[in-house]
Amino acid sequence: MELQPLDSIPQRISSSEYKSLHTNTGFPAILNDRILKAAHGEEVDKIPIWIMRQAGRYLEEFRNLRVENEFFRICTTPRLACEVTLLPINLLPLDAAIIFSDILVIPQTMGMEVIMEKGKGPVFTHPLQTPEDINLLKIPDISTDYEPYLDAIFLTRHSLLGKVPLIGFCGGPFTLFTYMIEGQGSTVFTKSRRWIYQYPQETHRLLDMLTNILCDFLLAQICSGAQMLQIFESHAGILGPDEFEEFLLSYNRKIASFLKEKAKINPGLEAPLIIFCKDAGYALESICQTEFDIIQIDWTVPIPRARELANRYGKVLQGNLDPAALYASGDFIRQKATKMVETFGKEKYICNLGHGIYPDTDPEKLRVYLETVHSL
Ligand SMILES: Cc1c2[nH]c(c1CCC(=O)O)Cc1[nH]c(c(CCC(=O)O)c1C)Cc1[nH]c(c(CCC(=O)O)c1C)Cc1[nH]c(c(CCC(=O)O)c1C)C2
Repeated sequence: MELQPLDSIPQRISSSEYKSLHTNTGFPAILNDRILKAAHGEEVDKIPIWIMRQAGRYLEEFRNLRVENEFFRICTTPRLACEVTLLPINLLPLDAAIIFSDILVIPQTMGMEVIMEKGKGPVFTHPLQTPEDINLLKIPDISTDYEPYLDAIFLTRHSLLGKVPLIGFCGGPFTLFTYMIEGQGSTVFTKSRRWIYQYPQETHRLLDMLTNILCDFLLAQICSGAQMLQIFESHAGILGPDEFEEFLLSYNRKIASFLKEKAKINPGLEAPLIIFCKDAGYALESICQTEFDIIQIDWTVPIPRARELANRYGKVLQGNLDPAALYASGDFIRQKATKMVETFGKEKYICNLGHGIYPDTDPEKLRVYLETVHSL
């Protein structure tokens, strides 16, 4: 697929106009809308499938592009973000594109420095150490700080030429909070868990600040061309049920209500909302009781129970093959995928993995998974 020259694409609406809630028009007509149909609970010709981290390091083309380009430079250069987003769409039979970016761009726009360390992942140079550090954070300016990310969405929606819908995303308030406190990924998250008990008020203050920022950021993504949105609460599994409700779900509820309210006033802003609370199968019923349309589950969640709850609360399910299963033989992947789809049922279902695809996965194994699901 050729990238369109920038001057052939109409101007994205100015950031100040987001507040007046006008969506852009003039995007190419959609050719494959099966994921949007499934999101609305409608019948589909084939099961729609996309893959978390589908534009990542398992693709040689991405690794080659990374040799010359620093990770966050790709995120902040609309042409590069667009090119990377389109890579898997041009190579594999996927039913949606997800904009190339990262959940950590939000702490960056709040003034925190994040460096992508080779072999280690993202590292914050100055994580928050005490509640006083919250005062050093800034509220991002919608008209300047988000510009590259929104331009990337706008350019990509045009460059997709309607081939598949475009998904926007952000990290959930709680997951961003954990990175801002820990400074990097963790297995135990003792610093973040300590904060919620030692400084509950300040933790709420920071989560509230993040929630307001994410509401604006997600709405701006819809205005710029995102057709669906996913919130990644990747660290939901570290909380107990009470803390999950108090420090995680209540804030995501606010985001979903905010976006649904905007869509009620202006139907042009309607975009199905996906929530992924990784390792939080324990809280599946509460998650189903929110205004999110689609519930992504990881592979530890029993599918029959997820289906029962999703049906009870009128939700669509997304998931959930263990990404490690793509290391198995093609035959095994075919069998496993077939059984998985039969258990989910073919309605109100969007296929994906249970977490992001691993960097050393053979793209041909992913192809087996995609083709199997489409053949069912
Ligand atoms: C390809 C990539 C990304 N981020 C990172 C990489 C690898 C970095 C590299 O090229 O060196 C670093 C990168 N960014 C992050 C991590 C995890 C760090 C850690 O906790 O150890 C890494 C290695 C943080 C991050 N970033 C993201 C999450 C949520 C999903 C999840 O749980 O995996 C999280 C937790 C979201 C994310 N991140 C990315 C996308 C792009 C769209 C797509 O899916 O194709 C998305 C949606 C892109």
